[in-house]
Amino acid sequence: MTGVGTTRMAGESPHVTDTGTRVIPAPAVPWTPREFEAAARARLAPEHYDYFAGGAGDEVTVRANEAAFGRLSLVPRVLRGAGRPRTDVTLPGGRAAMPVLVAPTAFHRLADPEGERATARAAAAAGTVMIVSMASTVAVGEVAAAAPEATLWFQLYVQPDMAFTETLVRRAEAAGCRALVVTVDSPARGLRDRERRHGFWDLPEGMACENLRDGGRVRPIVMSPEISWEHIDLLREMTTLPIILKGVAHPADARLALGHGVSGLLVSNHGGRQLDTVPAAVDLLPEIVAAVGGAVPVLMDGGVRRGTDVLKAMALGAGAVAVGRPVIWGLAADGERGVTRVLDLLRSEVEQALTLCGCASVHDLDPGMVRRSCR
Ligand SMILES: Cc1cc2nc3c(=O)[nH]c(=O)nc-3n(C[C@H](O)[C@H](O)[C@H](O)COP(=O)(O)O)c2cc1C
Ligand SMILES: CCCCC(=O)C(=O)O
Repeated sequence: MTGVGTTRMAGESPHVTDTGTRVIPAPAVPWTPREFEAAARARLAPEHYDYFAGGAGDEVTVRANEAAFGRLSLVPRVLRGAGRPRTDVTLPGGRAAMPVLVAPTAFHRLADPEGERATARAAAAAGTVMIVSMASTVAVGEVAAAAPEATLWFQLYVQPDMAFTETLVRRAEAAGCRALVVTVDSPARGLRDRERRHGFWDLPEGMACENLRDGGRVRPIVMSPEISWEHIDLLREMTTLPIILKGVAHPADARLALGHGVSGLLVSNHGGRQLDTVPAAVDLLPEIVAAVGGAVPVLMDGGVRRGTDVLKAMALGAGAVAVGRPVIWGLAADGERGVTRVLDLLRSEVEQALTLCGCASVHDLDPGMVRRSCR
């Protein structure tokens, strides 16, 4: 790892202030996943930045997701001679070279003209999974064609018209997706003040949710309060793909899910974009892990911004984590290269944090290495 201050990028010149403090200017190239947000914001239309960054209600949950990681501390082990750690993980839909997946996020062409194609190529380069949103602005088949090496999973909002839901499932299968990630936290769309203030309802001319094409039209995505466990059962009969439920927050639902043939759960509050004041995702994790009792892998997303966040979630029992906004910021800041850089930063941070924790792999992490601090 390069220490800040030992290497400078072109154009940077440290100077000494009159109090003697050595100041290094903000780098021209972002050095941390968080630094990509400012670079992205500078390039995005304000209504699109607010769509990506924002959340529901007072954004209590948006803030909580990141803040909760700050309240958890890592307690490293020493002298274990663990060597250089492995970062790969085994998941229901195959292996990934790193435990950080690309969470499904909508509308990538608002961030970059190549849209989801660029994201998929970057995920392939990182050897990780991209969960393609049902609301992608490039059809899932075209995403797969643009990045043949990528491992893709398909995120689905079950549509009340089950015949059309089946069409979507077949499209995902035909594209070679290895799992279905069924989002269950959206019986209605979250109330997002930032979107309402901008009047952001529609994609610009020439952009559409390409997976929703049906003959000559593009169907609207229906978020229906009628969706129930029965639909999960129908889906289970419809496909042999592993089904992962995304957005399970209550341990009682985690237990119920085990009776419906799911291969995994993704603990998530949708990045704070659906119901506001849901607890931080990492705070929901331990109870869900306990409820599932190892029957299926439990993944999580929400607020992961550092390699140390990844270790905390995995020590608490997550099989992997996913990142939403950091990928969007990379994409908006610098297209495919930006996403590649965000994923590479996260991978190297995970590797370094594992080394500092005395771990040979993520399997050496355990809940005893995480403490709740009072900050
Ligand atoms: C701009 C944006 C669009 C999203 N679109 C979807 C989506 O289409 N389907 C879905 O299941 N989740 C969607 N999510 C939620 C993400 O999958 C994920 O749960 C969340 O972003 C994780 O939090 P993070 O952004 O703090 O990493 C979206 C999130 C954002 C920020
Ligand atoms: C209709 C697209 C929904 C995308 C989404 O899930 C989000 O913006 O959070």
